[in-house]
Amino acid sequence: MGQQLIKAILADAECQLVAAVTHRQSSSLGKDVGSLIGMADVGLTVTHDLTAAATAADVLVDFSLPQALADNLTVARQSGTPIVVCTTGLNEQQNQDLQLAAEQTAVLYAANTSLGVNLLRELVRTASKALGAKADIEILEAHHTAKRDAPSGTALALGVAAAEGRNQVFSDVAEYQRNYNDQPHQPGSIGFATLRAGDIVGEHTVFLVLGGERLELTHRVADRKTFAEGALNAAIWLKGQKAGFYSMNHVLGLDA
Ligand SMILES: NC(=O)C1=CN([C@@H]2O[C@H](COP(=O)(O)OP(=O)(O)OC[C@H]3O[C@@H](n4cnc5c(N)ncnc54)[C@H](OP(=O)(O)O)[C@@H]3O)[C@@H](O)[C@H]2O)C=CC1
Ligand SMILES: O=C(O)C1=N[C@H](C(=O)O)C[C@H](O)C1
Repeated sequence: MGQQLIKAILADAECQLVAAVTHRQSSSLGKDVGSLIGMADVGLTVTHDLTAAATAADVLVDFSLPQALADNLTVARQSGTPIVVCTTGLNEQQNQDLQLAAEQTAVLYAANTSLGVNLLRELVRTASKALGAKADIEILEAHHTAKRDAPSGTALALGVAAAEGRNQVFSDVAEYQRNYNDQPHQPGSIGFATLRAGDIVGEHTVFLVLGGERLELTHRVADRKTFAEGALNAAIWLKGQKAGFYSMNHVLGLDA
């Protein structure tokens, strides 16, 4: 995604790429960012100096690993630079860290920056509310084999929307394992299933199943540039915002 984001920024007349940051052991360190995306040199090399990047930038965008989040947020807080966090697979502590950082700077968290998924979340909330306890809800997600976290951050966000729709506490009803052999389906649970295969970019289906009929709400992404362009829109929106916690709903003008 770092490469996709570089491409999106270089192609956007409104934005300027002022730094590209990675970890200290990265093979990309010292390389010109142009070379990372198969272009001519653009005169900007990859660094691990996050503080310098935060000082130079109006907005930081994080597509990395959960273990990088704490440092990224610390630097964003210290510099007051707004940060768009797109990394998934966050644990409870890391989710709390986002909220804490939002007390000092503008933090936008998006498990999925595409327009469609953020609309889908609203549709799922509406459908879940309308169908209530009558529907069994299951969420299926499919991604490429390099993905490290499961279920995807998007699947979890869709699960939260489904739970909210029928006034449930998500953690009480989420079911991640379906490998038991002596247990009936728990009514009201929200189940997750994961596929990892080839180069699937990102697909999510929410099944709302009633006796005799079912509703399937599906979103598919065909190109990862969709995520990069969404993240860039979020960064443009977040620039200059006051400290606080934001989501793609703010960017897209959906119900926040
Ligand atoms: N919100 C959204 O719309 C989307 C979110 N994602 C999420 O974004 C994250 C990244 O995805 P993806 O690019 O596919 O994953 P990759 O595993 O391909 O890339 C992770 C990158 O993070 C870099 N990295 C590792 N440690 C650090 C660090 N401390 N500081 C900065 N960079 C670091 C690595 O750099 P190096 O290559 O130099 O080793 C690597 O390139 C995942 O959590 C994924 O789920 C993905 C797509 C869309
Ligand atoms: O790792 C990915 O590729 C993606 N991750 C995000 C997630 O976990 O939901 C978003 C998108 O589906 C692609």
